[in-house]
Amino acid sequence: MEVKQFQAESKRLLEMMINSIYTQREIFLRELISNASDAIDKIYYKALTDDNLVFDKDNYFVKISVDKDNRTLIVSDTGIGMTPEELEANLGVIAKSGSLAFKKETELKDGHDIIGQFGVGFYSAFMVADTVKVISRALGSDKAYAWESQGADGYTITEATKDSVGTDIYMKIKENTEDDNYDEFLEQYRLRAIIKKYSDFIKYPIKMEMTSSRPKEDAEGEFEEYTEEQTLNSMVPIWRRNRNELTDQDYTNFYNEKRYGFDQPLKHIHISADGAVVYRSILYIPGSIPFDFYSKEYEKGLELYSNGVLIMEKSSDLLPDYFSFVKGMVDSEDLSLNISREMLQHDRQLKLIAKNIKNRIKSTLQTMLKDERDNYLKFYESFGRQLKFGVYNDYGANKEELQDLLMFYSSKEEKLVTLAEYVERMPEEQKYIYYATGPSIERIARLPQTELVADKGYEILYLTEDIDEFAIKIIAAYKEKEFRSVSGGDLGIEQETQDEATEQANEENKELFEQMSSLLANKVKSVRVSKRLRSHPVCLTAEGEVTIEMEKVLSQMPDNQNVQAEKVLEVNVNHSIFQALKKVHTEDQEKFELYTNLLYNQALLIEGLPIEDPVQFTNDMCKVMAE
Ligand SMILES: Nc1ncnc2c1ncn2[C@@H]1O[C@H](COP(=O)(O)OP(=O)(O)OP(=O)(O)O)[C@@H](O)[C@H]1O
Repeated sequence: MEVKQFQAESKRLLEMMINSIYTQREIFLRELISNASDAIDKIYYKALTDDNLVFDKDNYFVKISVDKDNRTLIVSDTGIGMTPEELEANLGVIAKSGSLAFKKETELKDGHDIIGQFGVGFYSAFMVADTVKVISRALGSDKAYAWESQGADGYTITEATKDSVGTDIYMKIKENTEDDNYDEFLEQYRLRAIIKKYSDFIKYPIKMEMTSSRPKEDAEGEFEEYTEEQTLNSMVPIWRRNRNELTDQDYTNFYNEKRYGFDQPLKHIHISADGAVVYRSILYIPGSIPFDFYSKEYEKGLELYSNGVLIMEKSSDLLPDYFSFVKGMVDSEDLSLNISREMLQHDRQLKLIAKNIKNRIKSTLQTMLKDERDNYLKFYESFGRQLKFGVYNDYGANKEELQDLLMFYSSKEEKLVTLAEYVERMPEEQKYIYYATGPSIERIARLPQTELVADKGYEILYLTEDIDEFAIKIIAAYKEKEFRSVSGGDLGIEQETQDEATEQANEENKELFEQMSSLLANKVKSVRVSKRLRSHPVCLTAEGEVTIEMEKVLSQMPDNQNVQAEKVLEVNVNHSIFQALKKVHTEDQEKFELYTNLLYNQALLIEGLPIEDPVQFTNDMCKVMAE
């Protein structure tokens, strides 16, 4: 018998195939099942134009069989089969796709489902098998032929026997090696899992004999093994079904089955797009935070299917980082796959799909915010932080996109409000959107710095998360209203008389403040009269870009660069303590120093900043108490 050689290029290609195209061996089964499905499709398409052919769906299926003793895995189909010429042309020439040719010949227009296009998938069988034997009988022929090969050395084609039309592929599974376990491809449960993973939505049944055990009927406590043929795939994917046929429960079941999450999703979005790019997608907003969501380990992405066949488990290009919490899948016929189907050529279609998806997620969130506030609040509690990161990242490139989805706690409403709601309520004369930062709502509410703005009756946004102020700073202004920290410089609400009084007090006490400043040199940039304090004696504010809250956040970062806010100690000259300070300033220098340090440390404490020398601080307190 003549052993035919693969064409020279094919030989090298085959080696490449076996060793480097695919990263995961298990996909060989996906490729063979896709070929089987294509072969059945071809009969179906032929039947459309050939009156002598009747396509009865019940007669068409794929069957997986295992012969463990002979280490053989068999993939059979009742498809169109191959003539010896086709065996030669399709399996003897790598990168020749009979399926692609079929599509062209029959001039199938959009909507066809044939998967094969590159003419390489079949050879992935050599990743797991030493020998591959294909026995095929073509439609309309009563003869069968066998194509057999052990890889790069070539192949033979001989006559064979086969009772019915179709193709059986026998794979002699490789022996295990120290590093590689091939036995798994002879285990029924492992095979079932691979089929479920990649080929669940192949539209013809994929059958396999499954062995299970059950209690014996006549002998209590004893079990017996039994075998039955099962169909392993779900066939019709939920995303191809009509939205109005599906219940919330159907969507939740799919979410749980696909292991997108084990919780109850908060919202689902079902898209059937037939515009510039045709795709279907089901997206979910999870009901709770995945345990690793805010960690480096979390991988965003959507499952990507091409014609119902899984191509990628996590296609990260389909989701922007700020919507990384979204789970789900996309199926499209329009993707330009690369040869391994593991990657896509980064093409226009994918970008278009990603853009559409992003817009749909955004509009869904906006609608939720408008019509289902409680649901939105639940979402925001879990993933609001991610949106804020989204605003901040990439130098604010996405702030316009996201700012209307943000919420912050309002001092007046005592609940989360949007920026639009805040601005809507602003009295006409209010210049800025005010905010205050701190570790908790309660702590912020008691901050001395909020006094003036609160007295004025203005609403203050309380920022409690480390990312908040960074996000606000990058937004800078909302509907032309700038943001202003209550601890920042100009609050825009000083009245003229007050300004004059402050100037005067600064002037009168110039020497006192200068002395305080030099006592606190390296700690604060200056000491001055406060315009914002009402009942508290002192507070710290910051000048320049870095606020005190930002200094705190940055100091927690792993690459702490010791960024410092330019702090100002503000003193309330209307507070009784200031009179005491004035008195010691003229009478007792030692006490003046003591009071200055105490006041500075108090201001630090209120801000939640650490005191440099707590022992000294308590000693100073004792000194004052013991008087
Ligand atoms: N089970 C089968 N029944 C009938 N023809 C088959 C079968 N398996 C493979 N073929 C033929 O062999 C050709 C080559 O198959 P192969 O899997 O290498 O490539 P493909 O399916 O065309 O493309 P891709 O690399 O995209 O999967 C197919 O195009 C098809 O014509």
